[in-house]
Amino acid sequence: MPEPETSEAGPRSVGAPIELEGLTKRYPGSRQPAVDNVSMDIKAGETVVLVGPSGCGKSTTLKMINRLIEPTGGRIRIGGEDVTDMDPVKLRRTIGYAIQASGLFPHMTVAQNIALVPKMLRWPGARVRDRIEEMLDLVGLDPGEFHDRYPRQLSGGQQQRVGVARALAADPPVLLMDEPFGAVDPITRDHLQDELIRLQRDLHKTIVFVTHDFDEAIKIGDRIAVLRERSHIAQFDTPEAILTTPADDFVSGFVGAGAALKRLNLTRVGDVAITDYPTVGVDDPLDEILVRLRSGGTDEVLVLDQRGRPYKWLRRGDIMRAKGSLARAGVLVQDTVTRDATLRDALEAVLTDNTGRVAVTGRRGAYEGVVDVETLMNSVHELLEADRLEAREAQAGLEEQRAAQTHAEQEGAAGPGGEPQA
Ligand SMILES: Nc1ncnc2c1ncn2[C@@H]1O[C@H](COP(=O)(O)OP(=O)(O)OP(=O)(O)O)[C@@H](O)[C@H]1O
Repeated sequence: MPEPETSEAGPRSVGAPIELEGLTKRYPGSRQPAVDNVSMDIKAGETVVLVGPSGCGKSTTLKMINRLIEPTGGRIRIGGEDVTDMDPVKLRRTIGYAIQASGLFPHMTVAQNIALVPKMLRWPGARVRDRIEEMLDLVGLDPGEFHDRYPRQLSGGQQQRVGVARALAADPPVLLMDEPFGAVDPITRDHLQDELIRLQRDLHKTIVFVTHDFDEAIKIGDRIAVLRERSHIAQFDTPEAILTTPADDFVSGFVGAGAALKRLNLTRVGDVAITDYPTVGVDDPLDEILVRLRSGGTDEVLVLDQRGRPYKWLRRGDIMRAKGSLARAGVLVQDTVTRDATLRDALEAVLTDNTGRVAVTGRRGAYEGVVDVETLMNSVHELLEADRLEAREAQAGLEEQRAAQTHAEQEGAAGPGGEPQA
């Protein structure tokens, strides 16, 4: 298994393949195994999501990979090396692990939590200090602000970010995530998912992610393993394949209704047209803002705060109504999306903000452009049209098959000597 880097300027460790072979867990006193003979090949650098109903064995399967739960049968190989009998404590230092409600130590600061595994691996002090800054920056938290805070002084979403920073701190090739975003509100969850997708594009770790939320699985997974009871694999494929050709009724049931709309989860904001929109700064003089409003070709501008983040939508009439006070004028921006957000997130944000568009942000929430509702609706139409076409083709194929069968039956019925056959 690739070791986490130990040299001062060594290359970043990228993902390692994981092979599960006949992995089984039988809890003491249980008649049935919780996980029964699971075999799975996970490629280096891919994100595999384990999804399935409650109690089907997702967490047990995941925790056997870092041996938080000892398998009762089968083998685990990481990076080609059999780790089934390796010292589990050593093993866990090479595997990142993030869980629901972040799992941070409450009596340690953010920095101490992140430094935990690098210190156990005896990284030099200066390197640990640099790494803390780097990790906080990576997960979008300002090091100056968050370094010395305690977990209780953070919001749920910020705690989750620190949880991910801690899991990645020792640069492990493999990251296991057990419902990491289960305990935060839906908008924060969307943003954390986007962050993970962005991180993974840079880091190429091998990620195994457990969730019972199929929409989350579609959004995050390169491949999804839909599990039924005792972790039996019902289907292990790309999100597209699972949505368009579910293997059986169990998988269709899990995909649920509205498969076409769920495909909105597969298209990213970055894949559609992001356009410029007139902006002003919150500290700009009022007369300049008025000039901008008149010359912008639109009667609305987006006000950015001091850090360049979307703050308010402002119409010309708003300033008049607020008697020239910028502080009172306009409508606060409720929701924004990043380029990694899905079209579904974007549609939700448009509906929340009710302005007909949503602001797109980059690192640390800075404004990058907008996506408008027409662009989103065109994409929805295209997706639905593609689905209809696919359904028509499948129907035509089916009819052709039936016609050929009927024809063959008629030919056969005539029999070789013209006699009807039994
Ligand atoms: N320590 C344990 N002792 C005995 N049985 C257990 C233990 N942990 C889990 N189980 C059982 O093993 C099965 C699988 O549990 P597991 O937590 O892996 O499921 P899961 O798919 O992750 O569920 P959920 O989505 O509800 O978290 C369940 O039937 C559960 O009751």
